[in-house]
Amino acid sequence: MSEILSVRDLVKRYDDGFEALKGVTLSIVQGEILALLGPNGAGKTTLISTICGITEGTSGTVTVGGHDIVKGYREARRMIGLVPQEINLEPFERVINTVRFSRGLFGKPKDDAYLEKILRQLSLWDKKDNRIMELSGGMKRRVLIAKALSHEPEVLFLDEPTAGVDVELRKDMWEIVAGLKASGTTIILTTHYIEEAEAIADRIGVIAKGELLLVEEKQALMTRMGQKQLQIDLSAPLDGVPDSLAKYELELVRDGNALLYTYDTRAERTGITGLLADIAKAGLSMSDLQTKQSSLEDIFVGLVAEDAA
Ligand SMILES: Nc1ncnc2c1ncn2[C@@H]1O[C@H](COP(=O)(O)OP(=O)(O)OP(=O)(O)O)[C@@H](O)[C@H]1O
Repeated sequence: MSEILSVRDLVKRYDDGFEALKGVTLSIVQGEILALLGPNGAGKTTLISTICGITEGTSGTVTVGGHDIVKGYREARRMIGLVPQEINLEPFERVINTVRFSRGLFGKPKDDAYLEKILRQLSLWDKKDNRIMELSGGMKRRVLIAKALSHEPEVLFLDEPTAGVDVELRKDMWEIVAGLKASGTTIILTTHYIEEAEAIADRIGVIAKGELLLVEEKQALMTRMGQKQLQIDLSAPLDGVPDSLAKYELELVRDGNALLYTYDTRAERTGITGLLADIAKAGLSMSDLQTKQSSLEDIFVGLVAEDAA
């Protein structure tokens, strides 16, 4: 798969001196869906706005389809569709004119057959002659997507596409995104909803305080979720893990009062039986045992908390 978007060491410092992006590097391949997860103020919108040329980066480079977003702005921007967080539509305009106008802004020749295709894909075709003000909130969000797709972009950015929408509409949006991916569009979306990233993304990026903490295949994260931890509470605290238990890669927690063992639930052997036998052999006495499974949410919260420390 070829790279379609490249972000290198991107720094964004606002006029008041605040550094919203602290050297972000990211590579996106054609046809993938990347979800950017992050708490409020993490820098997600700043990243998208800088890539789309709405705000200017302070340093670093961004290329879209090989075009530098500064030196080759028009070519790069033409390849991008942006669905903003806020609904910014003309209330008296009709749906079809809204998307026609948007296409025209990019200097694309009139192509009503293409516009019909996207309006049908977004279940908006029967509303094409309605005024924006006559549409529901969910339909307006779809018009924003239609607008962003009107000039046939190859990369679509969705900034919190489902913020504040109900569960049903959220699922609809997920289907729309899956449909766009199937038609070959590369999609980058920001979200606060971990289940959203889990449902639709190929890769997940976690951003906090202007830094990209991780970008990983969702499947790999799922594998991490497959990990469980066994906490072995001890009757007496230890200063260190005994050498005889080194192979289990245990972590000493609770001020030396417990050992933490991480294992893969899908592995043929978890190693628990051997571990418990070896703990007894080492002369340690256990007071309790508990297991816990790490979820994507745990991983996310843990990463963000680590970064804040
Ligand atoms: N024009 C601006 N001038 C100064 N600081 C700004 C400006 N725009 C954004 N910021 C700051 O940059 C940081 C990142 O903001 P950004 O909107 O990119 O975050 P976000 O991850 O999209 O957050 P949210 O999830 O709340 O939308 C915030 O601390 C914000 O206050």
